[in-house]
Amino acid sequence: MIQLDHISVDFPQGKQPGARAVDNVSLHIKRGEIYGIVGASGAGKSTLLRTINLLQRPSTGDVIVNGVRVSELSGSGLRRQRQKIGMIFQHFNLMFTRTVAANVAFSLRAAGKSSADIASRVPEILALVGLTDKATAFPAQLSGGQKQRVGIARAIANQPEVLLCDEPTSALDLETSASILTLLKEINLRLGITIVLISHEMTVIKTICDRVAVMTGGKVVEEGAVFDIFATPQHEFTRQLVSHTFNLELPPRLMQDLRGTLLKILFVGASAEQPVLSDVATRFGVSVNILHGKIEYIGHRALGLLVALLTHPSQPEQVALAVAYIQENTARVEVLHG
Ligand SMILES: Nc1ncnc2c1ncn2[C@@H]1O[C@H](COP(=O)(O)OP(=O)(O)OP(=O)(O)O)[C@@H](O)[C@H]1O
Repeated sequence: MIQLDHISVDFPQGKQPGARAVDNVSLHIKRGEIYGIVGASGAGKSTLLRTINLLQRPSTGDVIVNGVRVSELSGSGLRRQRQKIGMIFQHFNLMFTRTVAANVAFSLRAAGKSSADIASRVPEILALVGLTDKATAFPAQLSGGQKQRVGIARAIANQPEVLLCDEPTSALDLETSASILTLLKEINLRLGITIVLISHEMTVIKTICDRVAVMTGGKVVEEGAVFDIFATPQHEFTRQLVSHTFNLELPPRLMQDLRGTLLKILFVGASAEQPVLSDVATRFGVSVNILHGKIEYIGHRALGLLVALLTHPSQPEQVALAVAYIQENTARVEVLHG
């Protein structure tokens, strides 16, 4: 659906070459998926996203959306193409002197819709985003979540094929973020719109994306199914992002005077449902003391991380056998101590 081929974006400073914000990125986003781009501030996510509707023209490389080589378009061809690509923003970018209904009507009018079409379509879209009762309100009278709903209504008014989301929940509290992400998922499923979403938070990616690209320093360093990226991150930067999400730091007090073998154990899918730890307690007579842990559900699959201390009162070699057993029966084991 969206093909980015060797995209680079440079921002020359006067006659100097300046900074390269996006460095040779190639991605293929499939029709109907929700694709995330994650990375720290300044990684180049916004710049890359904006090349998809040519708000940012790439310095080199090609952007192809649904067979159309967007990077070669200009003038009316580009305007027509942009109607097929909706976009929402972190700070909503609404017209503050117009009502909610007029904000949505504006997009329809810009696309050449008749007054009759606009009159019937606006209430339909407002109902879809849950804002029927706010049609005559002005943006300043709305909460952040409601403002983003107006942004979404405006972006999907012309039934686009693609919706670009630039940090759509970063200005919202946790609960409101969750409701906006649920709405985006609903729109993706009900209307079949392909969504590309950028965020600096892995939690957002985990909640709605099917696949994700990890960006740092203008480059995509890793890409894949969200579950796989969480379960087996390959790049150091991705590992850090994932570990911040799991947040399994032990308090220093617990790390002092540790006796035994401290393990960080990753359970994936079926292994998360097996009683591996109670097995080792019975088979090897070890005590298993769980110090920290979390099970995340990504889609319908479970991903568990546990920090556990294994000890044996008299036969330390039994601990080594227990560790080997755990290694055989779980996705990944890291010995943190001992
Ligand atoms: N119009 C511009 N002119 C010059 N440099 C720019 C411009 N836009 C972005 N940059 C630079 O390009 C780099 C990437 O910026 P970009 O906004 O794409 O990153 P980001 O990952 O989206 O970060 P953030 O989440 O903070 O927006 C940054 O170093 C930024 O300063």
